Amino acid sequence: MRFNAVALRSSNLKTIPRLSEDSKLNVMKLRDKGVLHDVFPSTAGGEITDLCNSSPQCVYAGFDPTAKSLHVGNLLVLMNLLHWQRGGHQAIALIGGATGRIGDPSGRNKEREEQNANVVEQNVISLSAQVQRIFKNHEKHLWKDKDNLKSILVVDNWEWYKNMNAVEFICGIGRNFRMGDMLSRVSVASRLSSEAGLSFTEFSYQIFQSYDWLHLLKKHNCRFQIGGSDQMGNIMSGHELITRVANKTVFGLTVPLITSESGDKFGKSMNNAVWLDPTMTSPFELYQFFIRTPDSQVEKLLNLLTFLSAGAVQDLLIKHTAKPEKRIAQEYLAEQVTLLVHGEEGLAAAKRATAVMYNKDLRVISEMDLNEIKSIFKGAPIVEILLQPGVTVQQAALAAKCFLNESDAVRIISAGGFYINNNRTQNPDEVLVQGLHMLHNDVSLLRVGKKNYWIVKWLK
Ligand SMILES: Nc1ncnc2c1ncn2[C@@H]1O[C@H](COP(=O)(O)OP(=O)(O)OP(=O)(O)O)[C@@H](O)[C@H]1O
Ligand SMILES: N[C@@H](Cc1ccc(O)cc1)C(=O)O
Repeated sequence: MRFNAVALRSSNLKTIPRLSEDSKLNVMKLRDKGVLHDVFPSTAGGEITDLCNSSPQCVYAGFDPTAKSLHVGNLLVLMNLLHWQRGGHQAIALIGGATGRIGDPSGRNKEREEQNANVVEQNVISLSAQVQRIFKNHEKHLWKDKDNLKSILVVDNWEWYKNMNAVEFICGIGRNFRMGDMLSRVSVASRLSSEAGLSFTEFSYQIFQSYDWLHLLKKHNCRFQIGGSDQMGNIMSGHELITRVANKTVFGLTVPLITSESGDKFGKSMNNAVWLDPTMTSPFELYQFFIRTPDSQVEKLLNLLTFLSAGAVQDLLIKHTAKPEKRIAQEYLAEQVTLLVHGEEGLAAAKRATAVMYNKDLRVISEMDLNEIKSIFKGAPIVEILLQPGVTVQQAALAAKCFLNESDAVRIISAGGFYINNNRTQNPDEVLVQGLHMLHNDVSLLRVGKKNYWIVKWLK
């Protein structure tokens, strides 16, 4: 899988004025890195700068628990919250225990399936823990400054809807929304003109996201909301509600959407997510995903998903371009993202797995337990074989069912298509040796051709 980030539109750049280096939140740095896509209201750049320079601000971003994990697309929004946190501001991650059940129509061409309340509840728990873990990893491994960071606040909007009276909500909040404005949102208009249409439930979504902002404004003086660029319609609705009822100016910021090569938004709806949960996308797979970034994309992703300044990205690219085959830039990107998402242990596991897959490093495999080997070679059959003295290469391969019959085994092994622990083994009658063919953990990794693996656990 590969992905592209939609480029920062130059027209938006003008609206965000440059900040002095000593500003609390150096928006200039974010702008130079292409991390900001849009600002609402579009002329508010100066005011945002002044507010950020004058005192710590509060910012929030929401994530709907429609899966048990966040994904790489969401990471861009989390990175933005982290930038604010680094600037001394209070960041809030809102997990939409209520909105996740309603379903945001933004960026969707059909109605979402109704979510089971228990599943949503479980997802809220796992997303909250995931966000906390990422912020912890950041503070532990990527924040070298002596200043303390304000802890991330994780809230669930089910908290303020669970006891809400429907009539009071419609009378008190619904009244402030004009049908014309609601119908004009891209997420609504595009669905209304489609065959799939739009239910009242999804149509009402923008009211809930707007009320969330109002709630957080009242409770935490939260004047900023950030989200992917598909969230601009919902953010504008919230802005309108607050302008009507709260006599406070608030601001929306969006980040570019990360898209696949075919231009689809990377996320749950498109079934192309790269997950942040290690049981869904292992640290090794996440690491490899970024190692495979094409050269044409790597600058953009270094800017979006690492904390390197725009200048430092350029320096790294100069080194990279001198020896592109070494993939220095991709390696840095993969390391930083894996460290942020999975911590030091996850990064170490990803590097160990990379060594197993791509080097003949027997030491690495022999230090792994069976579970780690299984997670690297997902889908490879695991075969338990009773160890007989004098067992040969051919006997082991047949016992593991690497070949259909003896003649296939002899032919393919002799032709050089069979490997034990990543070493080509061409003599079918060679007797297996402990420590070489059978590793210290009593495991052997058998391979036929380039990609077909069998994991053998020897029983003694
Ligand atoms: N590919 C992406 N690039 C940048 N931001 C993204 C991407 N995918 C999601 N986001 C942002 O992450 C935030 C949370 O999104 P959400 O939890 O609804 O995930 P999602 O993948 O967009 O879900 P779905 O595909 O079900 O709509 C939103 O601000 C959204 O715009
Ligand atoms: N609507 C956002 C998630 C969200 C939920 C509630 C909010 O208050 C804000 C944002 C999305 O689907 O991506």
